[in-house]
Amino acid sequence: SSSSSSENARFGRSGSLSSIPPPAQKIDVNPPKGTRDFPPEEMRLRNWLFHNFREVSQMFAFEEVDFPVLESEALFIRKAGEEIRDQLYCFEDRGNRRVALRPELTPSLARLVIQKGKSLSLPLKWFAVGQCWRYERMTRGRRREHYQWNMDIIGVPDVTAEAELISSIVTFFKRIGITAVDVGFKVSSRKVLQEVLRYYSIPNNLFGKVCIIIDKMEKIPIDEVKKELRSAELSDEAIEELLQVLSIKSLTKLEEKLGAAGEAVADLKQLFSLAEKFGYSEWIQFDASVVRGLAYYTGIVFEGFDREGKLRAICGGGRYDQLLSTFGGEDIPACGFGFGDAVIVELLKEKGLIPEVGPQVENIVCYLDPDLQGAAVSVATILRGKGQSVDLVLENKSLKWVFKRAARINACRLILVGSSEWQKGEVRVKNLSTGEQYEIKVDKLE
Ligand SMILES: OCc1cccc(Br)n1
Repeated sequence: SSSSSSENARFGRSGSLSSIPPPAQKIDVNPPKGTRDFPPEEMRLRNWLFHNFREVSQMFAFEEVDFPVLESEALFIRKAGEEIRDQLYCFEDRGNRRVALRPELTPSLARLVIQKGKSLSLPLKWFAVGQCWRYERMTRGRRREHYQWNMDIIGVPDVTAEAELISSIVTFFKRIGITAVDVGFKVSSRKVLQEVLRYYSIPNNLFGKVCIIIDKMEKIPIDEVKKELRSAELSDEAIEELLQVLSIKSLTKLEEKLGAAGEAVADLKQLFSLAEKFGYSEWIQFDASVVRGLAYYTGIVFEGFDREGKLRAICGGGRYDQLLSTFGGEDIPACGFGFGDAVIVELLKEKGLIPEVGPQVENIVCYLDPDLQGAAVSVATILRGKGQSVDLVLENKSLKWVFKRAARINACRLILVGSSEWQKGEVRVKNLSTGEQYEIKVDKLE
């Protein structure tokens, strides 16, 4: 027949169906919308960042914990109008359970503390680095996942806990070259809000909702904020007074406004005094407008910001003394923060502080003669047994190929297994930074 060659290929000479399938429809090889791959170079930067998270956490004697990425949806259902609730990545699983990809780590931590109950000896100092999710309409093209570093202190009612947390973040910033010139912390307390709302007899159950509305102050027009506050049953007088207090940026003025007797002023004065002792006074400033966007904060709140004002908040946290009881547990005083892995990298890029984190391997081992494949394997295994990293060239490659690979993986030393040396029980070594070459007995390699 005059069928085309490709037709022949498919049906073969005998005309029967051959085993060569048609080319598969190419799948989309990009990761799902809003998510990231971490190829080696990106993974090395992520590992560098997380290593610093962990080093600081351990320096402050915090213990690492983790929880499932998938949680019961109920853990995150709060009725305060939070963005984190509107963007919950939730679904019904095959067992008809309502579940969600965690949007934050704190509720999981609270769940574990309740679960462990009396078996835990307080205070707890726990940290975690975990992937968190949100389902945001891609209209804004923002990410749907990020990794968050959290540190939490459970069981300490005193403001020293918040001061300790801020100190750990300052320590982290210093380690990676960020200074108080680049970044600051706006610090306030939700007790400021509480004292104003109490003065206007606003019921406690509206507190979380009012905080979430106020947190939007920088993001939506002030008239919209007022409208939402009115819908939360605040009188115009209460709204004006609230906005006036929230514009205060000095502790002295706050004290003049609220008096010295209230907890808000006392807590903040103690925090600023402790900041002196920790040595980070230049990093923090009082700003009554900071409320943070999570409903469960009850006291001190803080957020790290870039002083050039180009980026979103770098990190944020605060005290949440009543979170456990929202899950039916006994309340235990607690505070913590979340620190995402994205904004900090944008800041490091801005400041030219992205570290050189190239690949690094101590040895590359190759064989020049196909019969010496086994010899090369044994040399690589001996070196690995001595705790050395070895890139074993797995096929018989030209020296040109080996040198090219050695440069790409930034190998320190080339070990050549050649027949004349091997007969003497030796290998040839080339130091790839100095060029020095020598032959050595295999058992003398170190
Ligand atoms: O910061 C809010 C948030 C939560 C989950 C995932 C991402 Br991306 N962002």
